[in-house]
Amino acid sequence: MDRLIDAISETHNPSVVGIDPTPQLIPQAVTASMVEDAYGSMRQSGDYTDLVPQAMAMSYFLFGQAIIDAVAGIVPAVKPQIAMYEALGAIGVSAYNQTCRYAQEQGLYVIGDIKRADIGTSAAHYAHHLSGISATLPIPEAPAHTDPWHEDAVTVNPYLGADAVKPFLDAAEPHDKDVFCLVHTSNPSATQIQDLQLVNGQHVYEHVGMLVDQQNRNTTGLHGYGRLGAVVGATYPAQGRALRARMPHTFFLIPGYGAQGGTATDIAAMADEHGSGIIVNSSRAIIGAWKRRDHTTMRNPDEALAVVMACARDAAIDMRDNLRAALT
Ligand SMILES: O=c1ccn([C@@H]2O[C@H](COP(=O)(O)O)[C@@H](O)[C@H]2O)c(=O)[nH]1
Repeated sequence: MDRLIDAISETHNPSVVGIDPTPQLIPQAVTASMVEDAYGSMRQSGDYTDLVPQAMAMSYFLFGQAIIDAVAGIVPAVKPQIAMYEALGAIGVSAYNQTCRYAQEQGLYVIGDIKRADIGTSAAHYAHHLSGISATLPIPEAPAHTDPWHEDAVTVNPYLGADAVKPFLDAAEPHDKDVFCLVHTSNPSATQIQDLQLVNGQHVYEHVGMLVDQQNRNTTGLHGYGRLGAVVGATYPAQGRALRARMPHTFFLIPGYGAQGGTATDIAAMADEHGSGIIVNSSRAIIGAWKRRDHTTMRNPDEALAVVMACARDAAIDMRDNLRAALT
């Protein structure tokens, strides 16, 4: 986590902007212009099968690029949500890759919210998100190693157990990347399974947290945290506080701030004694901030994206200032 923690120190900002584009969050002027472009490029062939995914994928990319330009220099990281892009098929995944790549080029740490894991052999292939792909070909121009994903970290689901997460850690280590494991999620039904009490009195989420922290104990970086982070929802402050006490070697990624109701006060108890050890995500409250303004100045795509950017920037600054105030 050292690279992420250094980036947080440089920006004095423990927050990450989530890039979760949906048709409702993209200004109409942007989508309409992308539909026109896609329609124009397909007119020759007369095959419009991919018109909607192509127009949406282009809109998502342009929108993500605008958000990244707006918040680069204010936040240390972004967290693109692959679900929105995968919904569009192959062209959507390509827009996801391009968005991650653009964010890295702007100096941002990229957390790919992919929530993967599977039995060993399948997990090993999902882990290429972190390791990239290597092939030695008898073609001198072909690079021996390529990273098609452009992510610095990914999220994983621990339900299958340690062997499903290990391939991600094995891939992360040599490439200096990180993994964030779901420990207590932010959604309303999170308690249904995660808060079940085990025979030893511990809750399921505490047991998962303990396994994650054990993994980190002997592999901490310069700032005292290991490569395996924990996802802990802002909407469950009591559980978050309990986890911080039991997980001194684990860095927390905290979603649920803003649109889901989590506040800076809820989060403060999840930080370590120096007010660090956490990064807080907000997606819709930042990328959709433009929807709270009047839209009379959004007559074309450029004007619309300028408003999106100004509003996202203001919202990111407000979030940074609220977190700073709560953590000092
Ligand atoms: O427990 C979890 C794990 C992941 N998420 C993801 O974070 C963002 C939150 O979006 P908001 O618009 O800020 O609510 C989204 O991508 C979720 O899939 C989470 O919310 N909770």
